Parts: sequence; structure tokens; C-alpha cells
Amino acid sequence: MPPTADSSNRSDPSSERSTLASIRRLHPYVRTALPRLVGGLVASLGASLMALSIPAVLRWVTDGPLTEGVREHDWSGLIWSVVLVAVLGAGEAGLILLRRTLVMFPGTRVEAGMRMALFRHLQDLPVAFHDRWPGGQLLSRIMGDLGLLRRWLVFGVLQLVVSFVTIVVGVGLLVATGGWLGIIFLCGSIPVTILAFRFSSKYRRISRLSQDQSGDLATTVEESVHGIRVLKAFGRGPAALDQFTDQAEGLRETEIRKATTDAGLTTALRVIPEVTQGIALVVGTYLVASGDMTLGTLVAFFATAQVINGPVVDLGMTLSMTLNARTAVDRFFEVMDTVNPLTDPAAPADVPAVTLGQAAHAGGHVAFRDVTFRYDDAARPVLDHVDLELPPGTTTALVGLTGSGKSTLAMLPPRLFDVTDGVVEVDGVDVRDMTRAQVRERVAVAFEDPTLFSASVRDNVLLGVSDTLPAAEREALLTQALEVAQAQFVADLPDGADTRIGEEGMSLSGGQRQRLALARAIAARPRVLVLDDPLSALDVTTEEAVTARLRDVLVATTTLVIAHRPSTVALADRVAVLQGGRITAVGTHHDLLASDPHYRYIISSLEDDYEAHEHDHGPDQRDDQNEGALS
Ligand SMILES: Nc1ncnc2c1ncn2[C@@H]1O[C@H](COP(=O)(O)OP(=O)(O)OP(=O)(O)O)[C@@H](O)[C@H]1O
Repeated sequence: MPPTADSSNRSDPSSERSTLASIRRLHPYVRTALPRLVGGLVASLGASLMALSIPAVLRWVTDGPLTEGVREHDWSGLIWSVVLVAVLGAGEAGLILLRRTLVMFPGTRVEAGMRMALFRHLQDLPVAFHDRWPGGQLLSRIMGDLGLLRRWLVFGVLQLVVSFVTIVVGVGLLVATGGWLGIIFLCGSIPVTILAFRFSSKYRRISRLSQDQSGDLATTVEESVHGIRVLKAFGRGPAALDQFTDQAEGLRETEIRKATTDAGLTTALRVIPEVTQGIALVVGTYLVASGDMTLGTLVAFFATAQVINGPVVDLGMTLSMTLNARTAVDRFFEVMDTVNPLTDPAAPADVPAVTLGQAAHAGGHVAFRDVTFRYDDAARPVLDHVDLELPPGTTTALVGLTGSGKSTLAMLPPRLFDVTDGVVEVDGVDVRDMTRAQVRERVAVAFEDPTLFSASVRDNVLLGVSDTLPAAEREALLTQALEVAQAQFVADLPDGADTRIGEEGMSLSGGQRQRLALARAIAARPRVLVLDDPLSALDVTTEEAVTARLRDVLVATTTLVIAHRPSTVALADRVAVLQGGRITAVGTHHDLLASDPHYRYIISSLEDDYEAHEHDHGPDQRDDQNEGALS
């Protein structure tokens, strides 16, 4: 189950892992950037050590040149001390600048590399994964989490190491040079350590919840923008707003909990060193007064304590950044660790490469042999020992009651899902023995719900056509595909085939979008064409014209068409009936009408549905509207 805010509190393998172990998993992505990151770290440490050495100089100045200079009116030692402190300060500033220069570019490169790796993996993962994972959760990982990780890489990780080293070296110096004062300071670090540990485990949980809630919020935005027409049509805008408000409020509360937890630690980290220094001041003053400590040692003690103070106070921020980064790493790997079960075989079948010309004229024999298919989370199989042959060059209509598994069956030849049992063959070869590229060369699909991308009509239609094909051939394929799909409306678009169509082709009507999606499947010139009811938004006349032209152009193409209308069934050479997860009859429309009662029942219900639909919408009205959509 994909993680959402609801599931963030459940135990998952990543929560068992230590923060260090989680972050170590970044190694392959940061490997090339490591030299510069380490360079940045060395520069930071250098800057910090320079800051720490300034108190030693102050101590020497106070006990030496300053005391003696005042006594003997000789200021030369003092001038040299000022120069030395200025050089150390300038050196510190220079090293900080060097650190920023060194780490900025590798940080952005790591972020871009991880973003590309995640997107590549998402593209590779099967449909089943995308069915389960909400879009917003993926979006928040690819954008928010990786941005967070970059900020931690260029700032947080260095700050964490430098703070740690500064505190350890500084406290060591205090203990070594400050005697009792050092021990008082060391005692102060005990509650700081305990609080930091407590904070880590609490903050980690809240950080995870907050990042998952951001993902859920992104999902709600995505769904409501995507479904804006439905929300408006049903007046559900206020309900969507309520849902969004609840989620946004939940995220706000979590952010407040996060900030409160952070503030609690930061306050403690401010108060504890101040109290410690107050005690040290009292004890130090007594020691100087009693002659057990020089004034220079006391000044150096407080100057060093001051240098340590900064990293101690920043510890809360550095720790929270690190824990947020850890959550981002865990969320990144939740996707990256998902194994794709639909991979290419180690030794693919030796099938000849298909060129576009060949595709339409050779082969295309499809066979489902004893195929069983069950969705991962389903109790029973949808397809149960299905046997079906699609002879080359034929058009087979697949009919069945709603939910009988037609779309599921149609997803098997293009390997959008793999069978649970049995075999699906194309030209005698199990599709699992071919690479996915080999399968895609042979099988093209058009779905009822056509997805178009934010690109020109040309790019959308030629999506499945190789870029290496000469421009003239690509153009010829485009023209023919548009003509077969009866998509002449493209010529009337403002820039013809170069017109950019909006996100998901939203500026086109349903029928126009369907025809472009169909043209895309046709332009690929496949041996096998799977049409999952892609003509449902067309009127019967247009559907008939499309089917007739399909037959002319894709003479040898084997077509499997899922039919929801009697007209579609009538256009097929043969019909296969899917019932109870099995193919119960195959024959011509007329033979089945005469011999198969279930078929007669399906056809009469399709007719009823169709008549009801036409009564509501009218046959031509829909397409008239379609044609006018962009004019
Ligand atoms: N991704 C999925 N995960 C789990 N079950 C699914 C999934 N997709 C479909 N199903 C279930 O599988 C069964 C068959 O669905 P399918 O979409 O293949 O039917 P269909 O015959 O195409 O239906 P329709 O004619 O209504 O489009 C249904 O019971 C459906 O709920």
C-alpha cells in the first residue's frame, strides 16, 4: 500500500533503519559530487577552527602584549596581535565563501540526477503501481522532497558535521585549558545530548507525517483540477473545498507541532549554555580573584564558549534539517525500491525487428492460451482459463457484461499487465519472452479515455513513431492516420497539426480527443491493434467511416475491439463473448444471435443503453459540438 498521511504512523522498514543508514543509501547519487562536498566540508572545518583559534590569540594578547604593553607603553606587540586576529577573521570569511562555491553546484546536480532517476523509474513501473499510488504523493516526492534534500546537502550536512566537530573540539579545549570551568561546561552538555536524542525520535515521526500530508494535499489539488468539470457540473466545488480545507488544516497543525518541537529544543539549547556560562562566570571570577586562574584564561574560556554557543543553538535547526532530509530519502527509496515485475527477459526471443512498412503487412496472430488473471489485491481472478485466437488480419469484437473483464483482457497483449497463469502469444511467441520494445513494435492500443499530452497535434499522434524515420515518411503517416481516424478537424485548428493542445487535450472535445488517440494507435502501424472502446464518443456514421478506412489501411492488422455499441459489433468479422471470466462463444454476429442466449441478452442491453443515450444526447449533436469546440 502506498504511504499516505493515514499510514505514516504504521511501522515500515525505513522507520527501523537509523538515520545514518538511511542517508548512506544516497551514496550512488552523491558519489560524483563527493569530492566537492568533502572540499566544502574541509573549508567549513578550516573556517570553524580559525574561529576557535581566535580566543587563543586573545588569551595570549591579554596575558602578554596587552598587560606588558600597558605597563611598558610598548604597543608594537598589540598591533601585531590585531593584525593576526584580522587575518584569522579574513581567513574564516574566505573559507566560508569557498565552501559555498564548492557545494552549490554539486547540490543542484545531485538533485537533478535523483529527480531524473525517480522519473525514469516511474516511467518503467507497471500500470499496477500507478493504479495504487496517488499522483500527489509522487509529485511531492519528485519536487518537494528532493528540493529539501538539496538544501540539506549544500548546507545542512556540512553544518551538522562542522557543528559537531566545533562542539567536540571546543569542549575539549575548554576542559583542557579551563580546568574546573571546562568540567562545568562538560556537565552542561549532558542534558543537551539527552534532549537532542529525545527530539530526534519525536521530530522524525512528525516530519514523516507532514511530508505525507503534503503529498495528500497535492493529490487533492491534482484530482480537483483534473476533475474540475465534474465538480462544477455537480456543484461539488464547496465539498472539494471542505476536503481541501480539512487536509490543509491538518498539515498546518502538523507544521505547528513541528515548529513547537523545534522551538522547545532551540530554547533549551539557548538556556542551558547560558546557565552553564553564568555558573562558570561566578566560579571563574572566584578563581581569578584567588590567583588560581589568569585573566587571560578566563577571557579565552568565554571567547571559546561563545564560539561553541553558535553551533549549539543551531543544533536544533541542523538536526531538524537532517531529519527532514532522512524522511525525504526514505520516501524517495520507497518508490525506487519498488521492483518492476514486468521486466525484459534475460534472453529475449529471437524475433525479427519490425519496420513500419512490414508491420502492417505481416503476422499479427494473437493467442490467449489458458489465461488466468487476478489483480494483486483481488480475492478472485477476473479471467479464468481464457482461450481465444485472433487470426491475422481479422477484426474481433469482444463483448461482455460490464465488469466482465474486457479491458483487463485487452491489457495483456501489450503487456500492461502480465498473466497470472497461462500464456499470451503474438506470432507464436510468449509476450513475456519479448522485450517491451519488441512488444510495442507489434502491438498498439487506443483507450476509451484518451490521454493527450501538452504538445502539438503532430507530436501527440506520432508518439509511437520512431524519431529516426525521415520527416517525409513521418508526415505521410500523420496525414494518413488523421484521415483514417476521421480527424479532419485538425486542418481547421489555428496552426493545423502544429497546434499545441492543452493539458490532456482539454481544449478539444471528447470526440476530437478520441480521434487523435485513435490516430496515434494507427500511426504506429502495428501488427496488432487493441481498441478499448475508443470510438464511444463518435456518432455511428463516423464510427462506420473510421472502421471502413481502418480495414483499407491496416489490411493485415489484427484488431481486437472492445464493443459497447451494437454498431461496433456489427463492423467486426467475428465476436468473442466473455462471461464469468471465460470466453464462452466465438462466431459471427449473426451466428451468435441465433445460437447464444447470453449474447442476445448482451446485445439487447447494449441496444437499450445506446437508445437511451441517443435519446438523451442525439446522434449528431455530440459531434457537432465537438467540431465547434475550437472554432
Ligand atoms: N486495477 C484494478 N485492481 C483491482 N481490480 C480491478 C482493477 N481494474 C479492474 N478491476 C476489477 O476487475 C473487474 C473487471 O474489470 P474490467 O475493467 O476489465 O471490466 P470491463 O468488462 O472492461 O468493464 P466495463 O465494460 O464496465 O468497462 C472488475 O470487477 C473491476 O472491479
